[in-house]
Amino acid sequence: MDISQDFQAPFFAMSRLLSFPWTFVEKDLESNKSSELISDILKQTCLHSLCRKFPPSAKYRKLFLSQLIKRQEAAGCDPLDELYDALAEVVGAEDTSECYKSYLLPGGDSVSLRESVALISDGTTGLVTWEAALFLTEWALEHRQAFSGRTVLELGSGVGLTGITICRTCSPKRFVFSDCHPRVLQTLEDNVRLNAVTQREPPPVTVQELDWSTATEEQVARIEADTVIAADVVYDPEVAESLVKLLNTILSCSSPDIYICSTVRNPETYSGFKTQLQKAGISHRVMTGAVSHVFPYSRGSAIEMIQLYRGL
Ligand SMILES: C[S@@+](CC[C@H](N)C(=O)[O-])C[C@H]1O[C@@H](n2cnc3c(N)ncnc32)[C@H](O)[C@@H]1O
Repeated sequence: MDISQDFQAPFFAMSRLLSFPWTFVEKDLESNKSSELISDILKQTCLHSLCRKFPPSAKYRKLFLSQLIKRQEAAGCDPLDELYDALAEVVGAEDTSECYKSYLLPGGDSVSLRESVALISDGTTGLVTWEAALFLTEWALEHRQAFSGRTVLELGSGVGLTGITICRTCSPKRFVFSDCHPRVLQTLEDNVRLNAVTQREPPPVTVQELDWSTATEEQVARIEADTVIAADVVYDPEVAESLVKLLNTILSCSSPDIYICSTVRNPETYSGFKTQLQKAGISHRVMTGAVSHVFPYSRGSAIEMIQLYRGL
């Protein structure tokens, strides 16, 4: 088993350092008394070409390298020049408010996104990728037929992981990313452009402002969506009201398949959303069935995906 590979996906997604398989490293160093594994891990992370192109934040790389040094020193292995050289490179680097996170897809492709280092910045939650988006992306990778040949509208796209991955892997006819926050829309546009370069036959893509509280029927009808998706958009009872109104309008214009993926942080807020759906005459069914784990994230939180439809 190549343990160094297990460090690559969490490193590029900037997962919590505690979640890395450090015990394996400690055991390997202890028994082999060689820094070979550390060198391999470095090659898969800080010294990898993806890190040169789309680096995780300097602060994160500094902490990551410190963890490697700590293990190496504790095991009494020979110092590894490349480890200290890599640290020297990031030690002087300024802490920034933005960084790159890369999400490795099955088959070796990856999606790299410019994200904020803070969960909330500029008054929005839209500048980072949330777990519901990771889950919805994993679901899409296993249900490509839900998107293939279809016009897909995504509500509250945030930085764009789900949509970009669907465009890369599911052959939609057209993809419409949307959000309401100016900085989120700018970052989204930049991320779409950043990732389009490597696509062989990209579908037509648009990034548009679609505010749930002001969206008009004409605006929605013009998109002619066959499939509508949204991740982590049910977190504020006030916002949920306008979201349900928009979903109602979407269902009145056409009958697209609608999938909403949510992290249930507050059961009251979530059940309030479902009650509002019911009042608007919108039914839902909970999508059951596990999806293959592609991305490294904590599976501890309750994530639920529902499909919406009109009537009983
Ligand atoms: C928690 S983030 C989720 C982002 C992304 N879908 C994800 O899961 O990573 C919620 C997103 O909904 C967007 N949003 C909130 N209120 C909105 C509204 N009234 N109209 C359109 N988008 C909205 C935010 O700008 C933000 O991008």
